[in-house]
Amino acid sequence: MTEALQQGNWTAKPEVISDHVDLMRARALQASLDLEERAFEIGDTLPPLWHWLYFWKVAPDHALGPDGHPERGGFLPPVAQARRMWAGGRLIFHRPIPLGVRAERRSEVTRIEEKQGRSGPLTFVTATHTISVNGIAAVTEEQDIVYRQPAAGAFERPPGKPPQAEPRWQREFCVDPVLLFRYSALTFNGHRIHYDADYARDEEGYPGLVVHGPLLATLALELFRAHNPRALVTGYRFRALRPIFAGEGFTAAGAADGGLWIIDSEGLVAMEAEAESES
Ligand SMILES: CC(C)(COP(=O)(O)OP(=O)(O)OC[C@H]1O[C@@H](n2cnc3c(N)ncnc32)[C@H](O)[C@@H]1OP(=O)(O)O)[C@@H](O)C(=O)NCCC(=O)NCCSC(=O)C[C@](C)(O)C(=O)O
Repeated sequence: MTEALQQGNWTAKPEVISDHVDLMRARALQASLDLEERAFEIGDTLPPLWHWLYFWKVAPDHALGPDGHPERGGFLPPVAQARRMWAGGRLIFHRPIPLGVRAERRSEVTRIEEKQGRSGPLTFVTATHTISVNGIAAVTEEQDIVYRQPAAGAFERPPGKPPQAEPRWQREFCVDPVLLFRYSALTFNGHRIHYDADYARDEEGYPGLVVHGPLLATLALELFRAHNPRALVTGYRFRALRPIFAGEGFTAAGAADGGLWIIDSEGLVAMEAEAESES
C-alpha cells in the first residue's frame, strides 16, 4: 500500500463523487461551442474531455476561498501561493461513457512539486482521477494545477515559440465573456479570473478575463474529432504555456499525427496537446 501524500498537517484523502451523466449538460456545451452536429440523445457516447461537465464539487458558499475555488487545505493541499492556474493533464480513455448513466469519480492528490519558473516560484499539484461506470474504469486522468505568487508589476506573457510542425487543419476563435460564463457554469467552476474582470485585473494582475485551460483543451480536441470523425480517441495530453484572455483571437490547429496547438494572436503556442487514437 502506498503512503498518502502529506504537506505539514495536511494529508491527501481520496474523494469520491457520484453523478448522473445527464443529457442537458452535454447538449448545453454542444450549443455553447456551436457544434454543428445533431443534438445528443440518451445512449450517445459522451465526447472525450466532456466528463469535465460532471462530478461537480459543490462546496458551500462559506467554504470558498478568495479566488472562488473551495478553500485549500481540504481535498487540495494548503499551498501558500495565491494564484491558481490549470497547467495541463494526461488522460487515458479506456471505454466510452454513454449519456444517461450514473458514474463515479474517485480522486486523490498524488504529487506536489516545487519548481523555480522564469516568473517566480511555482507549486505544481497533481490530482489523479478515475471515472468508472458500474465499477469499470472509463477514464483515468492526471490533472496538473499550478500555484504562483501574487502578481508584481505589469503583466508579462511567458516567452513562447511557434508550433514545431506545419498544421494541417485550423479553426479561429475569439472567446467572449458569455462563453466563459457558460463554461464556468457548466463545470460549476467559481474561479473569479474567468468572470470577474475587476478581480482578474486588480487581484491577479491579468489584463482581462482568463480563458479556461480545460475549454482550450476541449476546443483543440474538438478540432481533431471534426477532422477524424471515425477515430476513437484513446489518450490525450496537454500543457498550457501562455494564457489567453477574453476578446483575443486565437487559432486551434492540428497536424495529421495528432499534434494539436492553441496558437495565440502573436503566433505563439498557448497550449500544446497530443491526441492518441485508433481508427
Ligand atoms: C504555468 C506558467 C505560469 C509557468 O510559467 P514560467 O515561465 O514561470 O515557468 P517556466 O520557466 O516556463 O517553467 C518552469 C518549470 O515549470 C514547468 N512547466 C511550465 N509550464 C508547465 C505546464 N503548463 N505544465 C507542467 N509543467 C510546466 C517547466 O517544464 C519547468 O519545469 P522544469 O524546471 O522541471 O524544467 C506559464 O506556463 C503559464 O502562464 N501557462 C498558462 C497557464 C494557463 O493559461 N492556464 C489556463 C487558464 S487558468 C484556468 O483555466 C484555471 C481553472 C480552470 O479555473 C482552474 O483553476 O482549475
